[in-house]
Amino acid sequence: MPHADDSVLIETQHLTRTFGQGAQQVRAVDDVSLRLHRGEIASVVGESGSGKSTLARLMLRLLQPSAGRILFEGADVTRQSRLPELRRYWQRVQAVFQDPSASFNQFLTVRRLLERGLGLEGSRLDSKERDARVRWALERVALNPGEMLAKLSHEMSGGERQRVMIARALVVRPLLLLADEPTTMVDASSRASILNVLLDLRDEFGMAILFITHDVSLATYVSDTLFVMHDGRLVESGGVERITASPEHAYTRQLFADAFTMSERG
Ligand SMILES: Nc1ncnc2c1ncn2[C@@H]1O[C@H](COP(=O)(O)OP(=O)(O)OP(=O)(O)O)[C@@H](O)[C@H]1O
Repeated sequence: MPHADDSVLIETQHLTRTFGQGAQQVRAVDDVSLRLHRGEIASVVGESGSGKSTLARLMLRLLQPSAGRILFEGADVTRQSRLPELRRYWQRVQAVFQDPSASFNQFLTVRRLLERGLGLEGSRLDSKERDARVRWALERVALNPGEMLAKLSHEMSGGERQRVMIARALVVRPLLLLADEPTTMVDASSRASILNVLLDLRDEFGMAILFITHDVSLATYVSDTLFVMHDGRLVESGGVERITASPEHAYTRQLFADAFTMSERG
């Protein structure tokens, strides 16, 4: 079964984003139409510069498209630009990025950081409910709240910071998590456990996850669905089994062949 639920959560229609003018113009994302369903785990794969991060930033509404639309739960969110609307969107769509230290406020304890992450919702919860939600999120990423709540950024390891940033994204119980290379900064065993934590969350509350990665083996291991990008275009999409068994596009075949050769070399 390609996804847990048939309803479409987010859809992009002919999404396009250019940078620059004239001969210098780059079509970072070029006419990309894709669908992600509730509880579905998908990966956008492609080499460096293929437009993956730009697509993620568009879907996160951090960047305005040059053309095309984004529908979330059937509603057009493309032109939403007022902060209250965007905040409501970010209650449902959260992200974790590559480098956790870049998004870490060094003066905030883990408790304050996660309480801030609660945003709008936090103001509706009393302090006991806020505390319970913060502890819940830390436990989800296998951190001990008792040990972590009072810590500052410099008192944690890289792997702990990464997990705290994931907890911060989870604290609002998003419907969609965009994860841009979330495990590049951590060692192999932390990496496997972070991935397993994320996969459990789909089972637990039906969160959909979109991984953004150039790591084809990671993408095939965790995903139901693959979106293959090349030069800003979505060249192939479909179920992992189908794509790994019979990739249709020459670029996809090349991507898999390269990944396979690299893993054989070890
Ligand atoms: N703000 C910007 N201004 C100008 N060009 C940009 C900007 N952001 C991205 N680009 C260009 O758009 C193209 C796609 O970049 P993008 O970062 O989306 O690729 P990517 O697949 O995420 O790469 P990586 O895996 O290296 O992060 C590249 O040619 C890049 O140089």
